[in-house]
Amino acid sequence: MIQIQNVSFDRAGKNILDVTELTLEAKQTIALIGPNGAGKSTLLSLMARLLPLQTGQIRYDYLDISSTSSRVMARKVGILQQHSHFMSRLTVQDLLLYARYPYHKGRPTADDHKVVEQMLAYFELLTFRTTFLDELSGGQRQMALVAMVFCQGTDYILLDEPLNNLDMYHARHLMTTLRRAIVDWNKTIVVVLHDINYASLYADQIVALKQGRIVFKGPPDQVLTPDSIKALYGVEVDIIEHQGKRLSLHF
Ligand SMILES: Nc1ncnc2c1ncn2[C@@H]1O[C@H](COP(=O)(O)OP(=O)(O)OP(=O)(O)O)[C@@H](O)[C@H]1O
Repeated sequence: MIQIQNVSFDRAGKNILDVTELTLEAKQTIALIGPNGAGKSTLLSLMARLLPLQTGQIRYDYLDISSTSSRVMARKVGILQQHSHFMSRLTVQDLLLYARYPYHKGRPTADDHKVVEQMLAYFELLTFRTTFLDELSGGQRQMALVAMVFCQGTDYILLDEPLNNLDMYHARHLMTTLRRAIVDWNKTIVVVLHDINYASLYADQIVALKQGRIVFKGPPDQVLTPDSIKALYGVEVDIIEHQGKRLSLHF
């Protein structure tokens, strides 16, 4: 379970995030949605301790991030940021092995190699194992970066717009794989999504942010309505039901 309490964050003298209370159940996919500039990346960065907390508390199970060592945090929470830069002359398998550093400290064991093999297969990257990152397409690199975060072996995974650059097949494959990971490995995944239909189809819970505040939270079929979407994005939508799922039409 993730518990966020009284987390407020100012930048350049301006308040950009103010979350009084947010509890996220474990072993779920939680989609963080909201318009550009709403504070989604800021919240994720605070949750991964990439930005220092200015107020409040964030806890993963019994761990308070303010008092947890980096060694323990590195095994508890993994994040893929929106703009991740890695040495381009690194092969895909080396990138994945690098993500195991919190375990092997520079001396990979058979277990580390086993996890890398597992993730190469899970994310359909076996054919790219010896390809350098700068020889991959944008979408292939994105999949490799997501696989890298999974290699870290953390219970909690935070992904900021992972569908960037992905074509229809890979976007669907990634979202399906995230859902499988919850069942197969008990992961809890918080994912920033701009496509509200992916959020509706694949998330257990939706958390909507606007101007740094949570405006609604709940299961997609309860919270995604024409009114809530209009209030969030200022866009008129129709909601249609297809095979028991809610889809929004906004063209
Ligand atoms: N380094 C910074 N200095 C000052 N303000 C910043 C900085 N980074 C972000 N902001 C501001 O903080 C607010 C929240 O930004 P954030 O990136 O968290 O939003 P977001 O919801 O992730 O947006 P997007 O969907 O466009 O990625 C925005 O108003 C943004 O302009």
